[in-house]
Amino acid sequence: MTEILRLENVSKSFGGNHAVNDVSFSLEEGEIIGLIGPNGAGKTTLVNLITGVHPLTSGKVIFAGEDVSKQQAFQAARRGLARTFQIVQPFPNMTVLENVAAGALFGGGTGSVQDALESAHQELKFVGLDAVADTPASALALPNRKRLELAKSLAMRPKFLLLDEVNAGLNASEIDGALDLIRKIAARGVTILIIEHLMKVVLSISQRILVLHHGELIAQGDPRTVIEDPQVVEAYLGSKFAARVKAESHHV
Ligand SMILES: Nc1ncnc2c1ncn2[C@@H]1O[C@H](COP(=O)(O)OP(=O)(O)OP(=O)(O)O)[C@@H](O)[C@H]1O
Repeated sequence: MTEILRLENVSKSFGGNHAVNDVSFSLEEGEIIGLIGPNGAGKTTLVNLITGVHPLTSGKVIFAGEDVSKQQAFQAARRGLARTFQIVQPFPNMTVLENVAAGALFGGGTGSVQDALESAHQELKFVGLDAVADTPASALALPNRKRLELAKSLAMRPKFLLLDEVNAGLNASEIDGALDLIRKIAARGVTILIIEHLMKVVLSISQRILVLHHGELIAQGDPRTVIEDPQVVEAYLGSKFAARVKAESHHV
């Protein structure tokens, strides 16, 4: 296995608030990792640090062997670090195809507009949206807007994809469809870090889970071990919930 991302003692303070505090971990190529923690634990801040949205207060981010601690967001995208946002915001007046092509151009993975359109076509097929390629993005319902968001990220040819609550607002069968798609993306060799509040979903998709609490990484490891960790139960799950999830997870 090849290491793709390493965080070394990463911290971020906003004034006196330690949003992320001395976090270190390492991720392997092609892994699916769940990032969980209570509201305000620092999950989104951590993603913002990895993708160059916020400067680090201290520590190091190493991506594909390169120190990227001082990168800006556009440089992260060009290096193959892509992300989706909690709130999906396509360009409403552009077609579905044009939205994805814009992603390809932003990511810098393609040279010409023609190449970007070609790559957009491929990704729309991959996510199952080729039939609506010429539809204005504003006409899509939420599940398809989320697929569009994934196609846009994929058109940037990411090595690493950060998914921020891609399942929020979806029903059970739509979530199943989204998870199948996420597994297909990982099978392409893309490493995926997924922020997700639904425990059943995290447990069914993640090979490994990282748990943040008050900005600190309090546990990491395989899902079954992590949900039984007393610190995680105390901080996040509550003992009744942990027992229920444990019972249910044998059927996932
Ligand atoms: N731009 C900012 N300026 C000041 N404080 C911030 C900023 N962004 C985040 N914080 C603070 O950092 C802490 C961590 O917030 P963050 O949004 O990263 O948590 P989270 O785990 O993603 O929460 P949620 O699950 O609610 O999205 C919170 O105390 C938050 O108020």
